[in-house]
Amino acid sequence: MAQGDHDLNCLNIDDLEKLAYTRMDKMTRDYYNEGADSGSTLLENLKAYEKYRIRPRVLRDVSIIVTTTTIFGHKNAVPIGVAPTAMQRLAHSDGELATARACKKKGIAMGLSSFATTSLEDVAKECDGVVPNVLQLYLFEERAHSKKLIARAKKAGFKAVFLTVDTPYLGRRNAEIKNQFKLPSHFKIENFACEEDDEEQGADGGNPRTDNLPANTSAKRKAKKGSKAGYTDGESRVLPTGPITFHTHAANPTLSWEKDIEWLKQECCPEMEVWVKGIATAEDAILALHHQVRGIVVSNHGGRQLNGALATLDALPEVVEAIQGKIPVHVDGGIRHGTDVFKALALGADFVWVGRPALWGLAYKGQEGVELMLKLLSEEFRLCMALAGVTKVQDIAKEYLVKIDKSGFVSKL
Ligand SMILES: Cc1cc2nc3c(=O)[nH]c(=O)nc-3n(C[C@H](O)[C@H](O)[C@H](O)COP(=O)(O)O)c2cc1C
Ligand SMILES: CC(C)CC(=O)C(=O)O
Repeated sequence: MAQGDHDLNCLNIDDLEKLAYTRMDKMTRDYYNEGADSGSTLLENLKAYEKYRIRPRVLRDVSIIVTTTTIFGHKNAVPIGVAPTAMQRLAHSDGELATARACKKKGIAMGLSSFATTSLEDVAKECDGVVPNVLQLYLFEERAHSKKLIARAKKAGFKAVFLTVDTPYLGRRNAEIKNQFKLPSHFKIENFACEEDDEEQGADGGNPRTDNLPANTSAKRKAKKGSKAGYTDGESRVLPTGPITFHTHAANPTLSWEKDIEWLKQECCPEMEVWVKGIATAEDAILALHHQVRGIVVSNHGGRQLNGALATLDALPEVVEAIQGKIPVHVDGGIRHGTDVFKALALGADFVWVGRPALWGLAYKGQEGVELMLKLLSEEFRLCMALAGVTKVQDIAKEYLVKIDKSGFVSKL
């Protein structure tokens, strides 16, 4: 029920999460919401934001606040994008199309998962060049599929490829295993649907997740006509050449800086920038610079991969220091408030991405729900800037933050 400009049922992202909870079936809800193992990194991503407090400055004429920033040559309404998340039609029948429409309307960049339930061409058509699209790439061991996908993304006008680098294996997500998670057969992983006409359709999901094991994965994969490939421990390895399912193809334990980043840059350039998503250390940030990627996303996959990994906000400072402003540094994970966006930027991020909140928006009301989510975060961010005494995004800096430890001791950054 709306009053003025507000949806009184949903005044912040916590409300949205609760509203979405009742609108998703258990299998979908668990798949979207859970983290790996005990879920401690998922929780830490959220709690890390509570360790910082804002130092507001006053008497600064904050009558005009400019929240815009530039990304891939486009003006973005706020330094927030919608992170790539797989299989959005599970949340709402319009799935990624609804997300694309909301992003276009709100002037927000959108990341599209390789494992979307809408094709990249349809999403690009919907965004119509108004907002930049980013293709999240799971670079498969069998490069032929990825090569085709990259060529299609170039043609469709995607601005960048975010290579996900934190998934050499898929994290262990216990609820997903318990629920025998599977993409219902009326949905398809649309980016690969055309490639599977001559193969047995592998819509999933696939599951059960018995093939998601770090050792001898090849033996567990349902490869039909796999070719052998060398494996470091001397085993021979069968490429997952059967139907494309996320359980068989998303994870790629063979990825490496030398072999794959250079190849990917050649495939993408000059039309699309190559970024890496899933950096969490200064060492890897330096390697990213060395390999001349165009940007990095500090991410732990929303706590869905290595449980026990550092919260992304805690990993951010060392990455920012290593990068020294040479390429953009983005961050995702646990962003639920406008003040979180402010804190991430104050710690040196150029931009943030939100994952689950967009899925909750979709589950709540499709396109309208994603718009609502973006509106809530944008308004909160604008108000935070104003109350902190900052009028331009570029002026958000670490002098606006202090860190507070468990005993309440406050330290300057
Ligand atoms: C249900 C779900 C599916 C996801 N699918 C992908 C994906 O296909 N590719 C990818 O790189 N990251 C994927 N992610 C990770 C997000 O891109 C992002 O890193 C994460 O959601 C950020 O954390 P947040 O949900 O706390 O905002 C997924 C996350 C969720 C919750
Ligand atoms: C296709 C999947 C691997 C999507 C994903 O990244 C996730 O569920 O976290």
